[in-house]
Amino acid sequence: MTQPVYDRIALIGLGLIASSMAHAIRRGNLAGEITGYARSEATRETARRINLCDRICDTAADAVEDADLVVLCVPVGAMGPVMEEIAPKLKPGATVSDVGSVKRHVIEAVQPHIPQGVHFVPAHPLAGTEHSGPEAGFAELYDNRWCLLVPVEGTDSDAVERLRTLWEGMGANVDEMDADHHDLVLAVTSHAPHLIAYTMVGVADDLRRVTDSEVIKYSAAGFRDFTRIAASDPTMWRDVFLTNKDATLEILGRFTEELFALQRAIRTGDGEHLHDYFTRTRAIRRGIIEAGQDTAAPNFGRGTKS
Ligand SMILES: NC(=O)c1ccc[n+]([C@@H]2O[C@H](COP(=O)([O-])OP(=O)(O)OC[C@H]3O[C@@H](n4cnc5c(N)ncnc54)[C@H](O)[C@@H]3O)[C@@H](O)[C@H]2O)c1
Ligand SMILES: O=C(O)C(=O)C[C@]1(C(=O)O)C=C[C@@H](O)C=C1
Repeated sequence: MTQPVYDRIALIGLGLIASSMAHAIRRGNLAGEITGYARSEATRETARRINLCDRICDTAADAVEDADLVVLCVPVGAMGPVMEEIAPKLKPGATVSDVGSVKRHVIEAVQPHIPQGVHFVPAHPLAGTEHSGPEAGFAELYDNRWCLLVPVEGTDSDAVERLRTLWEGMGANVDEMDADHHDLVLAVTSHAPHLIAYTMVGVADDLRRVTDSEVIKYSAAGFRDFTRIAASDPTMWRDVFLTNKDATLEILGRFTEELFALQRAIRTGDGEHLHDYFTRTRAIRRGIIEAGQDTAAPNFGRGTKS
């Protein structure tokens, strides 16, 4: 049996990401003990019922006491206040990490509350589903997916390496990235696509009133994929857009320009433009598959809806 990476890990916020971590940590025997805390009594009760952690605490302070690693698994907008609340209870030498989808904002909100002698290593697992809550998690979520570590300058390298070992133990491939670069890359690969999916499903919903239920009844695969993405947690995504404003607006600006160009090509019958464009985008998809990076979650439909 391998040695645990940390004696005690505290998970704060018990949704999809934390519950998947709890399952993966247990699968790999990566912690001596897992404690958990969720804001709502109902979530804590569910977590106890399904035996998600070794101990579910009624306060965040109790959960983090004596923890060697504390992982903030709450929506990005709640990271700062939660960190402020737990700061006085942290053990000297402990590491605080998070799983937020936006990194610059989390660093700015959390770092000022990190006590002297406590390490802070922000992280972001690039894996998820449209489901939320403590019952949505599963041990395989991080298998062969990326987890990006975003340490600020001067962070203790042992603390970073230990967190890397944990994520690798949970099945992830780990890389390091600067926070601003992370936020721009994720605006392209995750944040803008989610906004586009939300918009497309919203448009279809407006249309549904015109065409009765045909949009749902005859929805093709492409639209169904959009509806899966657009079923993602509203609080999480509100916070993502409010906290990664500049990068998302930059990418949406470029998106709008391209959309206008395609719109003009359709209006003017410029088939060559359309064909060239679609040929270029098809090559991107093929490149991803050839590079062996088509790690689309094999887990759609798992867990409970939020
Ligand atoms: N879902 C994904 O696809 C995904 C992927 C990677 C990273 N993330 C990030 O992980 C974090 C958690 O996401 P999730 O999908 O597990 O969400 P979730 O909705 O399943 O769980 C969120 C948890 O945070 C708690 N919470 C909400 N607001 C809070 C507040 N103000 N104070 C304290 N607790 C609060 C909720 O009760 C719940 O226990 C978010 O920061 C998100 O950006 C999500
Ligand atoms: O597969 C999904 O449901 C996701 O949207 C997961 C996804 C993504 O965009 O890839 C969503 C947000 C994250 O911060 C990381 C992963």
